[in-house]
Amino acid sequence: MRELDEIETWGVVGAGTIGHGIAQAAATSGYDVVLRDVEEELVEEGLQGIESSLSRFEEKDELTSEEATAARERVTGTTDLADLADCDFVVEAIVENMEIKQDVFAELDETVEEDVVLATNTSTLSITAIASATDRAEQVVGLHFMNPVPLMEGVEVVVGERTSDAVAQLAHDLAEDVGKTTWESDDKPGFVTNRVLMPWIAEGIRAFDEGVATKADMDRGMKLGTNVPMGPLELADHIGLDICLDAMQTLHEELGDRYKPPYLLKRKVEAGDLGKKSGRGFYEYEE
Ligand SMILES: NC(=O)c1ccc[n+]([C@@H]2O[C@H](COP(=O)([O-])OP(=O)(O)OC[C@H]3O[C@@H](n4cnc5c(N)ncnc54)[C@H](O)[C@@H]3O)[C@@H](O)[C@H]2O)c1
Repeated sequence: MRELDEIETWGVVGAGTIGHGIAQAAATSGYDVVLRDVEEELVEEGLQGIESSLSRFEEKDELTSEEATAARERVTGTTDLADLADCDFVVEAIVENMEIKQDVFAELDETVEEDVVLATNTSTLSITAIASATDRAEQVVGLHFMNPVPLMEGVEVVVGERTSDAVAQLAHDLAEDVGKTTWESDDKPGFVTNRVLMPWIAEGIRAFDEGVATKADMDRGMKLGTNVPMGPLELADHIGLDICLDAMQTLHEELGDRYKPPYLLKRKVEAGDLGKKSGRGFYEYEE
C-alpha cells in the first residue's frame, strides 16, 4: 500500500458537486490533482466551480491570492482515465449507481499502480460490492465527503468487508491532512449519516405532501425547533433530489420498512429512561 508520505498526487473521478469539491480541498492542502469527467464540458464546469469557490475564499481573506493561485495550478482536468496512471491515491465521486461505479473501479484497477488505494465517495452503496470489481479489495475504502466539500468539516470513513486496517487508517489520515475530521462506519447501508438523514428528509417531504405545513414552515419548524442548520426540503435541494432518490431507493431495498418505533426505544421508555429529564436516556446526565 502506498503510504501517506508517498502520496503527492490525487486522482479524482467525477468533476460534479462533490468531485470538484474534493479536488479543491486536496489542492488547497498541497496535493497535485488530476480531475476526470466523461466530457470536456463537465471537466470545465468542475474547474470553473473550483475557480469560483477559491475566489470566494480569497474575498473572505481565508486564502491569500498566492495560496489560491497555487491551488488552481495544482489541478489538471482530463476526460481520459489513463491520465490517472501516475496518481498515488484515487477517490471516485461519480453517479450513485452500482454498475457504473463497478465499471469505473474495474477500469481504475487496470490503470493505476497496484499499491494505490482506491476510495469511493458513495453515499449509500456497498463498499464491499464496489471493491469486488477490483483485484485489490483490501485497498478499497469509503471516503464520504460532505457537501459542500470545501466548507464541511466531517468525512465518514467506511470500512468494507475486505478493507485492511492500514487502508482504513490511511483514509482517516488523508482526510485529516486536507483539514477534515473523521468518524468510522461499517459497510452497512447508508453508513452513519445517510441511514439517519435520509428517512428524516423522506418524512419531511411526505409531511409537506400531506399538507402538514407549507414548504417554508416545514423548513423553519425543523430549523428553529430542532436547531439544525437546514430543514428537510432545503437540505434535499442542497444535496440534489436525484442523489436523495438514489440513496432512498438503496436504503429501501436493503433495509425495508424502517418506520416502526425501534424496540430499543420502547425498552428504554419502559425502563423509565426518558432522556435528560430522567437523568438517563441513550446517555447519562448530571442531576
Ligand atoms: N450531492 C451530495 O450532497 C453528496 C454528498 C455526499 C456524497 N455524495 C456522493 O458523491 C457522488 C457524486 O455525487 P455528486 O452530487 O457530485 O453528483 P453530480 O451529479 O454532481 O456529479 C457526478 C459527476 O460524475 C460524472 N461521471 C459519471 N460517470 C463518470 C465516469 N465514468 N467517469 C468520470 N465521471 C463520471 C458525471 O458526468 C457528473 O459530472 C455520488 O456517489 C453521491 O452519492 C453526494
